[in-house]
Amino acid sequence: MREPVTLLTLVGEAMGRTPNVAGRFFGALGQIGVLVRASAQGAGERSISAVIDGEDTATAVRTVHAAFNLAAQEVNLLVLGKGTVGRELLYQLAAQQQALAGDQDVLIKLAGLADSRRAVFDPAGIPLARWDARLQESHVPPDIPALLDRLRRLPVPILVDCTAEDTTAVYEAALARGIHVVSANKRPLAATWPVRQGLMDMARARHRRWEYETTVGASLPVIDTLKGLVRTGDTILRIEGSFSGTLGYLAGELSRGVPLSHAVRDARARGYTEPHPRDDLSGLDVARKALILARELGMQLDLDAVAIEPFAPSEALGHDDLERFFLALAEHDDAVAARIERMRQAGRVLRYLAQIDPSAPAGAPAVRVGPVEVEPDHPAARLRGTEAFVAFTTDRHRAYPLLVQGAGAGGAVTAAGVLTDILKIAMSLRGR
Ligand SMILES: NC(=O)C1=CN([C@@H]2O[C@H](COP(=O)(O)OP(=O)(O)OC[C@H]3O[C@@H](n4cnc5c(N)ncnc54)[C@H](OP(=O)(O)O)[C@@H]3O)[C@@H](O)[C@H]2O)C=CC1
Ligand SMILES: N[C@@H](CC=O)C(=O)O
Repeated sequence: MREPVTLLTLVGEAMGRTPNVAGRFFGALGQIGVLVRASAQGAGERSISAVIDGEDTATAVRTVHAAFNLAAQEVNLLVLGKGTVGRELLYQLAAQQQALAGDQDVLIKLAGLADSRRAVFDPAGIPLARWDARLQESHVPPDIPALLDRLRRLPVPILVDCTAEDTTAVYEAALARGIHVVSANKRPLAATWPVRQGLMDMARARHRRWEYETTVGASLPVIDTLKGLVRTGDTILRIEGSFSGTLGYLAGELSRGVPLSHAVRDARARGYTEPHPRDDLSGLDVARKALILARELGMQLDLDAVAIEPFAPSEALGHDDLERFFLALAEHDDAVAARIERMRQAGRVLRYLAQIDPSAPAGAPAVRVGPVEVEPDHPAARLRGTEAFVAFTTDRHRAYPLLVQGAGAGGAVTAAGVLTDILKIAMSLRGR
């Protein structure tokens, strides 16, 4: 036994006549990894006691309070990334924290925050009005395993990935520690099938949640809708759509006569593009989204099985350095403008579409993404600005496809989707 220890006692009337009180008590402690060194039940069936390590006292008390709805459900976040999406999430959390605690009984705390260079962690919660200053003051490099070790000791720990990095190893480490995951980042979901499936299996085996609604269509309910169709036994015949807010925006700007390189700079400044816009213009970002949806159907594909035609000429997309990238892109402004004009004269508009066809014949790609000249009566023709749309043609929605449509990119909508995913987890665990 490690000293000092604490005797944690749950006291209640009619305990002996209420089912599963002990299960909830010990289950809540077990979920956050608190070791019960000894336990006893009071003779009058009015109390249950557990001996726990002294260092676990505060967390254990808060967790048991939440499990019996004696306090708001506390949720602790480690947020990776404070760019367009991460920053906006922190603003929305600051604005909503009190209302969520008061109206929904969910107290969301920012336990940790990291960017590519530094990290800050405070188990009592980083004040949301001061996250920027606290991170600026920190000289601690982002040692993710160490941060996860601290996070897992707190009630309802959630890793929130607002980076665009390959974070598969981070997810593995988080899930192994019993931490839930919320992703805006598509890369772990677009990793090879065995890697992605390994993470899914890990989450399932450990009863942890992995939510990733914003990876396709920002806060649009695309993935929840698809999961609902699949789980209720519908057969998906085809998924088609315009999945990229950036490419939708660019198509609109081009048709207004804005040169490609200017429109891309503008889309980046507005927070629509990936950190490097090449990932949008090459079609890679849309291919990842299409792959994420196809895999929800059980299609065991990898990214290299997606047929990708780029939005902009591939030879313009080579530079890592952003200024050189924009200069190279500008060399194609006139040719792209001429193509758009030809389309306009033919009464068509440019859209970047994705198609998923689960029953594609052998040898034909089941998933393809690329630019399409659409007729004015095509559902994509009426999209405006960053609007995205996804059409599900299914056995039950055969005559009229089920449509999801709205803003498909941008910090505010995406952060709201991330916060919704966090709340889904918090609500599903309340009282457990
Ligand atoms: N923008 C949008 O509309 C949408 C974006 N997404 C996805 O959200 C994710 C974030 O996008 P966005 O906010 O636009 O990107 P940004 O480039 O604006 O932000 C990325 C952030 O990640 C941080 N970062 C990089 N490496 C690490 C690391 N190893 N550990 C911790 N933090 C790290 C960066 O740190 P530093 O500040 O030090 O550079 C930066 O703060 C992407 O995966 C994107 O695909 C999803 C839906 C919509
Ligand atoms: N760059 C992406 C952002 C959302 O995933 C897009 O424009 O759709």
